[in-house]
Amino acid sequence: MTGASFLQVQGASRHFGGLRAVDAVSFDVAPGEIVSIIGPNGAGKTTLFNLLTGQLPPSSGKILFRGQDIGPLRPNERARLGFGRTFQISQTLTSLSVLENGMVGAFLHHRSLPAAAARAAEALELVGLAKRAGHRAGDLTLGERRRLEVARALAMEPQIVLLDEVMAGLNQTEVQDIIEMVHTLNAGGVAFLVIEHNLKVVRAFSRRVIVMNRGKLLREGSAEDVLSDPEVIEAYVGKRRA
Ligand SMILES: Nc1ncnc2c1ncn2[C@@H]1O[C@H](COP(=O)(O)OP(=O)(O)OP(=O)(O)O)[C@@H](O)[C@H]1O
Repeated sequence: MTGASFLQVQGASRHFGGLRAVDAVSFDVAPGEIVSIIGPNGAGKTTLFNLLTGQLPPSSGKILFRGQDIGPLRPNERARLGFGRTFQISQTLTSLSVLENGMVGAFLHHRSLPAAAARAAEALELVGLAKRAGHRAGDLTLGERRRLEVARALAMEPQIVLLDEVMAGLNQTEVQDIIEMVHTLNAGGVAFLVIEHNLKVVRAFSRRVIVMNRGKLLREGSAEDVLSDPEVIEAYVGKRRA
């Protein structure tokens, strides 16, 4: 399989009334790649994720996964194909145990309780939360909760995981831990598409960066080139300072 035939976004657009939240965005992701998406608030990053995972239908454009047009597929069908994601606003089920939260993901492919529990336990092990399996999810620290969200996505046995600002509010040690965790998972073959505001994290994460601004793809290239581009600095850093 060529890189281009893993995930292909072709002219994807989503309009809300007159607002072009995502405006004719095209890019490819190769198998096993980590690609970061940056851009100022309101650039359209989360809306793009919603188009990829099927939470929102596109106004126009196509998304192909392994050559298949996934436009007609609902979110659970896309998850079955291999899309996992975390959300900007935590989706942790706080009254359930850590293991049970993982099982919510595992039920996608496993019907029986023991099989789902076993898959969830594996996912918790991968994110370093195995020791917390029996705890109430509501008792986890913010950093642990973020790991749990990744574990729930992993329990769905994804080929690509979409991380939406997974570092927000974490301290430096927790950020470092999650960077290491993502690299370990990536070495195991999982691709990542990452919305991230922290440019140090972007540099640590990925060779390739996509910059969005006002719904459009402003730049795409190596982290080194993109993050030193004056137009990107103006659009991204300038606005965030403002
Ligand atoms: N359901 C919706 N209805 C109307 N407008 C929406 C909806 N969802 C998003 N928008 C608008 O679309 C634009 C893009 O929003 P989006 O959340 O995708 O940006 P973002 O780049 O993820 O921003 P942030 O970094 O703040 O999360 C914004 O102007 C937002 O207000």
